[in-house]
Amino acid sequence: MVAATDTNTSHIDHLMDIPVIDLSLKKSKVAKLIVKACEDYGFFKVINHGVPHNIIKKMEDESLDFFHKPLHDKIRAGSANPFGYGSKNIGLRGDKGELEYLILKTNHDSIVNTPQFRCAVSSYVECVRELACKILELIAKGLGVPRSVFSHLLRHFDSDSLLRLNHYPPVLNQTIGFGEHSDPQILALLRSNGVAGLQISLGNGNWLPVAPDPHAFCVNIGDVLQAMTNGRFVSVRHRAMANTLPGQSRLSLIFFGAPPPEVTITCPPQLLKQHEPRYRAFTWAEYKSHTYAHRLGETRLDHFKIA
Ligand SMILES: C=C1C[C@]23C[C@@]1(O)CC[C@H]2[C@@]12CC[C@H](O)[C@@](C)(C(=O)O1)[C@H]2[C@@H]3C(=O)O
Ligand SMILES: O=C(O)CCC(=O)C(=O)O
Ligand SMILES: [Fe+2]
Repeated sequence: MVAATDTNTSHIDHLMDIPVIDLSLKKSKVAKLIVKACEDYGFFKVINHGVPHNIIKKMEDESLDFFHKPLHDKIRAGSANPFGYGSKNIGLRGDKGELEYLILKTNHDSIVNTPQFRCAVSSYVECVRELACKILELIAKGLGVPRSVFSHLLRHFDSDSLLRLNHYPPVLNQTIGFGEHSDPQILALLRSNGVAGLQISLGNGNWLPVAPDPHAFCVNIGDVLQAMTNGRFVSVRHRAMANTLPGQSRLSLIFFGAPPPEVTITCPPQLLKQHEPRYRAFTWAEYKSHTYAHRLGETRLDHFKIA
């Protein structure tokens, strides 16, 4: 397992890339493959995911148009605390990166200013939310828990899911573009253009580069799903290297599936059986305020561990 603190990862050091799962295969087979990938890697790619190419293309084109605007237009989206435009500063605790980004709410009118961009965002969000729910329902099937135990949190009208657009313009020196961290939410679905950058921590100081694949979504487990599976799945630390390809930008679009603020996060009883719970119950609002009070690289879930 690729745990944040797990050093026994030698069995995947030789791995060339994360598992690729074909969602068009038989449901029961896919459910097993996804659960295995979540247990062993915490990261996997999905292909034949059903998100229409034109919706992805429109979203990508509108995102690049946004980032290519003059700064005075981009800052009209507001500064990223937590929704809006940011450049080189990540969060509010002094973290720096070699990127600019836009963080958007998904269940309210987004702050983007043109009708075309707004339309691209809402179609894209609708499709990736549905894909995230489908994956969560396959996970539930593979784990033998009620089908909507995870997905209902994303379908809820008050779900706190986010869409993040990261733009990495070319820089001269090889450096870190977005520092090491785990994602706090339930599940993240990342799609990037053909430029490399994403890397997964193997927990022993080594990093596994994820090959960019514009036809796939890269899926990773967030801290909340680690807590809801009582640590059976691990929210793996990852980072993005800065982009050094001259004349090319790296664009990543990430949907973070999150619960509504007031929902209490606990592990379904079927997953506890004879095991003691490893995390105390918490609301997403509580977890989120703990997250935003800390720096990017901190291991936030440890604070909720039962001693
Ligand atoms: C430094 C920070 C940025 C972040 C909020 C935080 O205080 C710690 C977690 C960071 C993170 C990582 C995953 C997502 O990109 C993100 C939107 C999130 O939910 O948690 C970012 C936050 C951010 O950039 O605002
Ligand atoms: O841009 C990327 O490839 C990864 C960024 C990331 O992990 C994040 O925004 O949480
Ligand atoms: Fe991330």
